[in-house]
Amino acid sequence: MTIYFYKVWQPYGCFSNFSSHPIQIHGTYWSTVEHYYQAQKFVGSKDAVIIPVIHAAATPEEAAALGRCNSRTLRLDWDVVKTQVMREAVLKKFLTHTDIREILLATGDEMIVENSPTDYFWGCGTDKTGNNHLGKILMNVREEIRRLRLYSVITSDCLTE
Ligand SMILES: Nc1nc(O)c(N)c(N[C@@H]2O[C@H](COP(=O)(O)O)[C@@H](O)[C@H]2O)n1
Repeated sequence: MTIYFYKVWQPYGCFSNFSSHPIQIHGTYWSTVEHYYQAQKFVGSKDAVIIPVIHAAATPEEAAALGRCNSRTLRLDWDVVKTQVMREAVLKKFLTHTDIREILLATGDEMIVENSPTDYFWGCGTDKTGNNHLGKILMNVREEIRRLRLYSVITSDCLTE
């Protein structure tokens, strides 16, 4: 059965990038994946001054609003790198937090879909025809963690929080 998620207070809300699961990437601590993702839009752009403002945003909603402001200039390669940026952050989130890692692994091989009514890139959109790239990343991360877990059993290494 397909697993749909969207808002943090709904079932599987921990799969949302807005969930309160901090990550540390490249030496910097980010309150949510959404804070990190929105800030990466401006790395190397003329509007990079907004990065610390996004970093300090009180909520992921605020971070998203800052990152979505149309008057700012995105980095030139954003469309090329955004999926990789998202995958790195989502992988880090599920490697960092044991409780939600177990929730992700417990979904087995079910299809995971971000049930956004508006987003046809990261989600499925209103009519469910969207690309669902966030759902695909979550399924890919699920596989990656299984591989890492198998490797850790073989080498007696362990995944730690
Ligand atoms: N508005 C909104 N509310 C939420 O609760 C969401 N989970 C999302 N979706 C996320 O928005 C991000 C994409 O932002 P851009 O359109 O690229 O600025 C991505 O993290 C989606 O998962 N949106």
